[in-house]
Amino acid sequence: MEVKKFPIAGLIEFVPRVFADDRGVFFETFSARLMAQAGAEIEWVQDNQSNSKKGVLRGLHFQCPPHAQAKLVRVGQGRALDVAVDLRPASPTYGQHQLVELTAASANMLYIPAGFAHGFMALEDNTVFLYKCSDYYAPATEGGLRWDDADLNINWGTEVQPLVSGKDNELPNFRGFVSPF
Ligand SMILES: Cc1cn([C@H]2C[C@H](O)[C@@H](COP(=O)(O)OP(=O)(O)O[C@H]3O[C@@H](C)C(=O)[C@@H](O)[C@H]3O)O2)c(=O)[nH]c1=O
Repeated sequence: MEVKKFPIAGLIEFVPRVFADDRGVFFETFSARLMAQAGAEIEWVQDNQSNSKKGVLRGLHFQCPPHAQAKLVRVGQGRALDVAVDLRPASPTYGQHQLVELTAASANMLYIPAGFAHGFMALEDNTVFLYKCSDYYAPATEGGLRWDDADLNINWGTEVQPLVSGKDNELPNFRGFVSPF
C-alpha cells in the first residue's frame, strides 16, 4: 500500500496494491495497522455508501463537535472528484482545500481527519462512494458550506451545473463562517 501526504497536514491518500489474476482482482481496502503507522489511528464506527449519477455533487459537509467525524473515503465503482476543506482554525492551511480523484480502477482512498468539510462530484454514472466514519450520524450537529463558494474557489472542472440536493443548495458561504472545530 502506497501512502501519500499533501500540503494540508493530516490528509493521507492510500493506494493499495491491486493483485490481478484470471479471476479478477484483489486488494486490501483497510488496514488499522497501516493507518496507525501513517499517523491515523482511528476507531471507525459507521460505514456509508451512496450511489450517484454522473454530475451529482454532494457537499460540502461536516459534523460539529462533539460528533465531528474523520472519514476514510473511496470509490467502489466509477470515479469521483473528492474535496477536503481545512476548517481547523489553528491550521496554517485553514480555508484551503485538496482535490483528489478517486477511482474504482486505482482503488485509492483518502483519509480526512475531523475538522474538514468534505464533498465530492460523481464523474461517471453509477458511481458508488464508500466511506468509514469515526462517529455516528448526528443530524442535529450537521454543518456545511456551499460547494461553489467564491472564496473557497474549488475547481470542480465542469461547465455543466452539477446536480445538488435542496439541502446543499441552502448551505452558507465561507465568508463570515465561524469554525466549530
Ligand atoms: C449522512 C447520513 C445520512 N443519512 C440519511 C439522511 C437523509 O435522509 C439521507 C441522505 O442524506 P444526505 O443528503 O445528508 O446524504 P449525502 O449528501 O450523501 O451526505 C454525505 O455527503 C458526503 C459528502 C459526506 O461527507 C457525508 O458525511 C455525508 O454528509 O440519508 C443517514 O441515515 N445516515 C447518515 O450517516
